Amino acid sequence: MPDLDIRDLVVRFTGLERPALDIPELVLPAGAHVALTGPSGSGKTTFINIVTGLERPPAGRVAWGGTDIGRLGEGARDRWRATHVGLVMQEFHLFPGLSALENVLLPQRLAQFRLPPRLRAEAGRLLERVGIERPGQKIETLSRGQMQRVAVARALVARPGIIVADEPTASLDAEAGAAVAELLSALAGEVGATLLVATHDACLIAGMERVLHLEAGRLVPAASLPAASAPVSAAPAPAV
Ligand SMILES: Nc1ncnc2c1ncn2[C@@H]1O[C@H](COP(=O)(O)OP(=O)(O)OP(=O)(O)O)[C@@H](O)[C@H]1O
Repeated sequence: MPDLDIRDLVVRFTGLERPALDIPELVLPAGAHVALTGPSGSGKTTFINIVTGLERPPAGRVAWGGTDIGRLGEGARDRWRATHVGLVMQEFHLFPGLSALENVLLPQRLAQFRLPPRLRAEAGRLLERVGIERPGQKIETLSRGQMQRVAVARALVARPGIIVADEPTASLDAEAGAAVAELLSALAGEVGATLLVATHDACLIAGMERVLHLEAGRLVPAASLPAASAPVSAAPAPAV
């Protein structure tokens, strides 16, 4: 599993006076479970887009396990992401008309000429694991909590070493949110994947080993975190 090494990352957008992200140095060890917190507009989505290779870092180095993803061309970055990253977004991006099982397998079907039988077996196992009892059920007939759990299964089916979730519990009630939070941690732990979750959800934050807190694009120590959650190593120590 790859670790994450960021140096001198600066992201600017036209019309924005200060950088949307300014991270001189950050190291996340492989297998870490990390919450990404911060107020609206602090740069969480930008951070996720950069570390997953959805956007190219304009300056600095963003390397997973020695692969500087900023140096990959767009096609290579897409292939890298398909192999290494499982994404769970707030909007589930599931396809109506297809079953839960078909939704879990769809990205793999699109990426591979012939679907290996082990992937179908793994999709079935994961759906069972996330508590979806009828894998053949049409996706649009599932509850929101069930849909989010299908999205979790889809993100994990290819066994990525990096799992990234953007507000995965935001549109769920407390019970469904807690179930998704537990599943993400447990499933990432089972395969030793690095888990990075952008969230405002205190329950989800409490379950993470570390917290990265962004304020106006910079990493700062979070003020009121549970004692077990220390900000992750970011050197030099950023000013509060
Ligand atoms: N494509 C863009 N062009 C211009 N400004 C942008 C662009 N994308 C993001 N920004 C700005 O960059 C800053 C960081 O945005 P970002 O979406 O990363 O914040 P966030 O922490 O994810 O916010 P939220 O919690 O509201 O989703 C904001 O000021 C935003 O307006």
